[in-house]
Amino acid sequence: MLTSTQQVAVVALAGVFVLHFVYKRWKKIGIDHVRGPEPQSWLLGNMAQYFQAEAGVAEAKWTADYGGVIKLQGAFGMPVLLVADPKALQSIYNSGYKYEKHPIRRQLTKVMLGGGLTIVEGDQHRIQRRINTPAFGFPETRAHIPLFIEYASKLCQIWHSQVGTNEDSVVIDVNVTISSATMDVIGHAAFDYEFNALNPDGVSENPLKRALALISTKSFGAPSDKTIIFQNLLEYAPEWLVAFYVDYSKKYAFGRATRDLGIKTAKELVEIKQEELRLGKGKRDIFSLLVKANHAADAKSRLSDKDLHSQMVTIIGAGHETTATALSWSLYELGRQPEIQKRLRNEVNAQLDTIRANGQAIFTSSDFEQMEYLTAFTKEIFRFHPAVAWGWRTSMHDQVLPLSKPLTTTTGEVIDSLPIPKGISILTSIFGFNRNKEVFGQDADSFNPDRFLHSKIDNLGTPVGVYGNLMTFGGGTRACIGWRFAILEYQSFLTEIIRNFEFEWVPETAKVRHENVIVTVPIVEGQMDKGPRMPLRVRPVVNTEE
Ligand code: HEM
Repeated sequence: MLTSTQQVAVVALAGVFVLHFVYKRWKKIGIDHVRGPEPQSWLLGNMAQYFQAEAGVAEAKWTADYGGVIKLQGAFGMPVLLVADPKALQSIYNSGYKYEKHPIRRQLTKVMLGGGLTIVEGDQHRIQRRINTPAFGFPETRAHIPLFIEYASKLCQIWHSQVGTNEDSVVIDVNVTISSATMDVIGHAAFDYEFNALNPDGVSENPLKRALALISTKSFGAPSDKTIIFQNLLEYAPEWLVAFYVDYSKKYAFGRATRDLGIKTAKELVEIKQEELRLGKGKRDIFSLLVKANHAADAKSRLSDKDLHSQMVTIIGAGHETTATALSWSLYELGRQPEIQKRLRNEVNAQLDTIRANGQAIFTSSDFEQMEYLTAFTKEIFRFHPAVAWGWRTSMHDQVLPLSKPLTTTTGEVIDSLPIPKGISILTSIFGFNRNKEVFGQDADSFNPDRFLHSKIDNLGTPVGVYGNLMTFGGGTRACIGWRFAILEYQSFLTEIIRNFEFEWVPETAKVRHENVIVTVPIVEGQMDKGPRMPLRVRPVVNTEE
């Protein structure tokens, strides 16, 4: 039985659906001549094939069959464009606000984060971005390296104690400890505050950490056919109705509770920080820098307290699970390919010997840059295992998409640009771009860091992203503001971990999937309820000199 809220939503949606259908017919706009896979049914279109599969699997087949721009069908025959073509992506991401985040994606993200930079559009985004930017520059981010290394070292101590003193190995869910450590890092880097998420047992007792660990799988994991149909129906609805749905639907109750806990935590931390700043104790943490930039902005551009709270929840939410996921996939790859593991460890140990001989205690950003194999491995991990697999945009005007490679239409015509109508739904395929054979080579479907050693991939083709010519951090006006933070934190953790431990697959490791939730997290097949996990055999490296 539908609740009264659902009944109101269904009646309103049905009305909007009819009006929308009539309007489309009248305007006669569409992308019917673009080729794409057969829909599973009129009700589901191709959406279950896309969202219920492991991330990247559907588009790997579709891009091979149809090229970089593919017509999919949403529920009820609605056209959806899947875009992996470099020039088309560049045009979408670099065109300011001509393509906005899709209203459904915006509202779903809001369930997790409340508001903040990832949600806003146009002038509001421009203002928020300007105020956030000084906290994420290179010098500011580089200054966090000692903090990253401190927490990487705490994480290693926990694993050492789990393994014991007998140089034995144990099977550890490495993801759970790593994501607690990156949560603690973000507490310090953002607020100079200790979340105490890292726990000697590996499992965090911090309530916000526990909730955040499950939010993606509980709220967005493996959508049922019913959820897909209902969400697609919302495509026909005005955004206020979408907001109403995510604000009241039982499906997102856990997400809303987590967001509320995040906002409560952010409010408390913001109050503490503001008091410290009044007393002149401001530091170099992200919040202090943000408040400084906010004060310097003219009165009408300043962020309200509410905006500041949402922004800090955004930074906590966007800034820790993503990096933890990249680290977990790294240990997965190292466990799968022992020769890569050895090569990376040798380079890290050699660099450590060099810096110690020079009287330096810990790595700096230029030490990371000097390690060629570490740099190549980092790029390959971010290429092959992007923590976000797709974006969702909508065109705000009729547009023309330029194409890197001509496209053959259903009528046999070959086109090198594609006119698209206002209001079309676009899935931007980060996964599809990162596996593009023309950019990354014919072996783009395999994991091979060497590709970044021997060629100039970073400068090849149409540049889209901000790092290594990858789409992993998005691009253009809305590229990830924390990408430098993510890379330096990632390399600080990886170098500390690899010189302390060896990794090996266990049978469960082979069952880990890229789960297609709002971020792409590692899930052991059939164990969605346990949240992101990465089981690996962990053994201390023998003869690590201290
Ligand atoms: C592996 C690490 C990370 C990955 C793969 C990643 C990926 C992304 C992507 C793809 C976007 C663009 C989304 C879109 O265009 O729809 C984005 C935006 C964003 N990211 Fe990250 N991110 C990572 C780490 C971080 C960190 C460490 C922070 C902060 C400390 C952060 C904060 C943000 C924010 C605030 C935005 C919104 C930017 C805007 O709309 O202007 N991210 N991220």
